[in-house]
Amino acid sequence: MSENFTFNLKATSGKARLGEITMPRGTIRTPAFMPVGTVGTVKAMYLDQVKEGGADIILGNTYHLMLRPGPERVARLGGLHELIRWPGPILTDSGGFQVMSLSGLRKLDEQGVTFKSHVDGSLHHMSPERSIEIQGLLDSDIQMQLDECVALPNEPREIERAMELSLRWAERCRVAFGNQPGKAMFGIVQGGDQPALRIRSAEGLKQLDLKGYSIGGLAVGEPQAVMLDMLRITLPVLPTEKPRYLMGVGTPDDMLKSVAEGIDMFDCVMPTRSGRHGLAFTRRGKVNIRNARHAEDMRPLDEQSSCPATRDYSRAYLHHLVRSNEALGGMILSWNNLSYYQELMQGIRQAIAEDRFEDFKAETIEMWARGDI
Ligand SMILES: N#Cc1ccc(CCNc2nc3cc4nc(N)[nH]c(=O)c4cc3[nH]2)cc1
Repeated sequence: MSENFTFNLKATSGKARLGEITMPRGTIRTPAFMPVGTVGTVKAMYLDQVKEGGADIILGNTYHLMLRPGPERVARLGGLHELIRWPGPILTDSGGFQVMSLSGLRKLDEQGVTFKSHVDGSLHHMSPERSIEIQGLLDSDIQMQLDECVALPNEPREIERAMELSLRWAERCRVAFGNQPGKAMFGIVQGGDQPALRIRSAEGLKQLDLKGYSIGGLAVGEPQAVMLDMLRITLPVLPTEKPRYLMGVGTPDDMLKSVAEGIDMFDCVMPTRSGRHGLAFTRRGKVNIRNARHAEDMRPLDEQSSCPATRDYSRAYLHHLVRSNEALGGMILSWNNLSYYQELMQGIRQAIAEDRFEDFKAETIEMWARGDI
């Protein structure tokens, strides 16, 4: 392992990139999918399964962890890795997005955000400096700047205000982060669906000596075409030798098309949240296990899979579990879905290594279009 954070760009296929991030806690193969472990757990999963399924890194959320169990307590307990028994890298989101989407936001100004906890209604303030301090107390390996993500569609002036504030907060986070050789702080590009604002945000972040760049302000309800357009505008501005992370994305289709534009890292609650609601992702597309057609279908989701969740359980049994709201239903489907996401990422990496990514993308999308048999 490296004592520092290094990114090695190994190959390209069109704009798609194959790489490796090396850190003291492990190596991250890119393009990478990061399972979301919001409050220190990838819901309904043992982290051994998450690791065996192919994940090199998981995501945690500053917002949730600052409310419960609290950053100082996590530090007293030895840090997040020790507490949750995940020895590999952890990336933490900074809290801004979750404050907007989950809490009773009370105030947002130059100093930071003041909000009411969605857990117990208690009042909290988070500045850029406090967000970085919390991520440090969690012993997070890749830390996000505090930013403001606005909903789309929105007034260009509002998008500009939030983008400029996020740039100022990025500078404050960069100062607060200081020099931590084995760790990284990523800036977050904002600018909504406004090309000129996206370019200004990316140019501003490039002045800050960052280890990587997140693309924020997307996957907030805009059409996929708008998201992809913003990637085509933003990614050419960013340095090629540093990783790019598209936040909150996404479906397998979103990820394939974003890798094609040059994205290296993804995170999304989709595979685990959908699994808990009875939706299975497979090589042949999505399967809604709640559908009556599965009630007596003794086939597994995919007999060719190496994942026990996908290969060993009948659709009939999964249908029964999901219809009965049994926890095991969500557990098996979360396991299946995360395994499929990692199998897709492995297929993407292999295709880039062999310079046949465009063909892989077309074949995979066509397979989904044929649908489940
Ligand atoms: N199931 C399901 C499901 C639920 C929600 C989503 C959308 C997630 N989108 C999203 N997460 C984000 C996190 C973010 N974090 C930060 N700090 N900044 C962002 O601009 C940002 C933007 C995001 N966009 C996608 C799938």
